Amino acid sequence: MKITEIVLTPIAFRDPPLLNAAGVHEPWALRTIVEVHTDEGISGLGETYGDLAHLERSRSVVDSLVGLDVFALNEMHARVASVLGGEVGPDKHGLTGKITAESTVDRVYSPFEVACLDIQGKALGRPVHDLLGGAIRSSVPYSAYLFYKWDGHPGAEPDEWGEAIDPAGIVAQARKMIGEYGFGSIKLKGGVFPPEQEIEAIRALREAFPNHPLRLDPNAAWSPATSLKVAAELDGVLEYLEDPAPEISGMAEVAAKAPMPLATNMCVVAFEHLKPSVEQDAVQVLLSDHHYWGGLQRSRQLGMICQTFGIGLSMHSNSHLGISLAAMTHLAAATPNLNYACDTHYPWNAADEVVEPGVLSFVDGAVPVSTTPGLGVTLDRDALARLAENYVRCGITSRDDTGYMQKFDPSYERKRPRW
Ligand SMILES: O=C([O-])[C@@H](O)[C@@H](O)[C@H](O)[C@@H](O)C(=O)[O-]
Ligand SMILES: [Mg+2]
Repeated sequence: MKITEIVLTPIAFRDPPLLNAAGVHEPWALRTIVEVHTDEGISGLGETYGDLAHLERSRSVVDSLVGLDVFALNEMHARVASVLGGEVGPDKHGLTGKITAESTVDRVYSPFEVACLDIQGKALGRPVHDLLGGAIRSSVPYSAYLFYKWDGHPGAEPDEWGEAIDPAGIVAQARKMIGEYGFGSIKLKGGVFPPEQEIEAIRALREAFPNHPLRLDPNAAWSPATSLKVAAELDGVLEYLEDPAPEISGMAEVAAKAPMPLATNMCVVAFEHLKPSVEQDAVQVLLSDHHYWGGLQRSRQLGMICQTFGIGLSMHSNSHLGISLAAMTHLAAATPNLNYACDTHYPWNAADEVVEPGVLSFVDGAVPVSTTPGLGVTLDRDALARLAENYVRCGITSRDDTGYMQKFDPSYERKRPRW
């Protein structure tokens, strides 16, 4: 079954003013929808980043993939690597850590792999998780991903989530999100306010939700010394502390004395980062993410590597829509050692969905694993056209949380570590 055409559509969807260590989310988040068509009339879907540099890199490999058999995924990876020729996509928004030439290939390759697995599954009459070894769970738990936020974008009406800039606001946000989705774990995005204030927010969450596992992620906003102070304060409260300090060496320094496991989606984001991290025991829980670990099959291999070295496995998320949620759910369903609830930004962006409604749902904080062939999701063509129009109109071509924050606070600087 040969690839005859690949269509890439950049889209923009509404995003609330979520605060993080690099600034604040702009009103529009970007993604690219990937459609792969074949000579047998079966098509597949993928979803990836929408930043212009990534979009252009993705466009640059398309011609080399047309004509390939949809089962020839090793060849597909090799062709992507050959076209990119060692190019490195930098971490422009400052929250993803060090991107390498190898991981640039994995990022570009990922949505094409997902789309081919979607096609393979449809052709075989099997869900994607069957192509990854079969599901070992029938639904995949996700966590409530809380953010400090403004009540709305400056100059616009307040959004449905309201303001959250203190412990009471964070607890109210958790109640709303857990009330709507039923999540059984909570992650707070930190690195926004001085650590003492974020410790207070975690304590308030613990009091309000005594049985929910809690995580805090300041995106490397703290020095190792500050990280160790926070870790001592939150001993017995967090299931893991995510990216407290920058770099593998900083995380290793914290991990040597912290009472809880450390997790990352920043200092180990490429296969070549695994060796130094294991050698220094810098990370005890790795957040996988098929968008940058080279698709679903490579993420399964990453799961095996983690198991081999006794590293726990969780899952990272950026702003995304339903094609990614479907892919994440198939992957998690087929990854036996993924023992933590996965992250998802989905509640923040679900109103602008690009797939047909009724397939993806959250039941008690978990997404039931689809058993229909392929990914199990279908593009909503009207929604795609609307979101593509948003992209053209919104004037944003690359995520820039720092630049957006500086519009309102010109003295704001991106610093890592900040405290
Ligand atoms: O969207 C955000 O603000 C997050 O901070 C995101 O960019 C991170 O990549 C991510 O969620 C994380 O866990 O670090
Ligand atoms: Mg993180």
